[in-house]
Amino acid sequence: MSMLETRSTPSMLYLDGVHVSFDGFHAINNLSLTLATGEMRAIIGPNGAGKTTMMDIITGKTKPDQGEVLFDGSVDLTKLDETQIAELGIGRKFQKPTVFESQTIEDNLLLALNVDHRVRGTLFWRQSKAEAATIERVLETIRLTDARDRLAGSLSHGQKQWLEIGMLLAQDPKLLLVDEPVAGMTDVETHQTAELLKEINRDHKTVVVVEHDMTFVRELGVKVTCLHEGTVLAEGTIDQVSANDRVVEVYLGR
Ligand SMILES: Nc1ncnc2c1ncn2[C@@H]1O[C@H](COP(=O)(O)OP(=O)(O)OP(=O)(O)O)[C@@H](O)[C@H]1O
Repeated sequence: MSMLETRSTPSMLYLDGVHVSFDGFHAINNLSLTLATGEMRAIIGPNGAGKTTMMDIITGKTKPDQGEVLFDGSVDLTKLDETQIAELGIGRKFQKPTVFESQTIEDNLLLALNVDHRVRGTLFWRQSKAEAATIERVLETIRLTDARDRLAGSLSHGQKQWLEIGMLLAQDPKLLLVDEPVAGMTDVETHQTAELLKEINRDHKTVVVVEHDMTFVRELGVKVTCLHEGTVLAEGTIDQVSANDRVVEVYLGR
């Protein structure tokens, strides 16, 4: 593609022919994947399939050797660093929750909104109406309104995961990448997390969820992509993907 041409697609995320090797090992091998704006997609696949590396490529942590990675129609993510990509509106939640345990839930959300800690609590600081409204909305979404004054360290594992999702929501991202959100959760928390993500998706966010828990993936009720050896092995509904002989062989039948 010449410098003068600009690619434009109607999708929120567009990966085409992406390759990444680590010392000659092809972790991502001709990966192509498209997510429509407002879509939620579940990504499954065996250990080492390239799921984390794919997220690293989208967030700019890893640069592909080859291929196109476009965001929001036309932004070439391969040309940007991690901070620039985050500022574009791509939020990532890692598997382990990293909330500020000695701060309250509300303060964790304020920190995510980038309200300066030194100014907050002084006479000069007044929470703006917009900030207050965002905090209320996020607290409600993550089901922690009644717990707003509790220290984050006192929350259950599941609630900490929701708080961290809330911290991303406070920044109003366009695309949310969520890595194994229900690992270590109780069945009830797992169910509530599916509901939570569906609600976030209904609120016009595009969401990518990497998860091994098939009950949870089924509950999300969205299109599923199975990765294997750095490429797409199968794509479709959970029933279609689960009935795929290759998916059973390399992943589900283990
Ligand atoms: N920085 C790196 N250096 C060398 N090899 C790497 C690096 N990062 C990932 N790999 C390798 O690339 C392959 C894909 O790894 P990746 O972590 O993306 O898989 P995954 O699908 O996320 O697996 P899991 O479900 O276990 O998290 C693996 O074989 C891994 O060992």
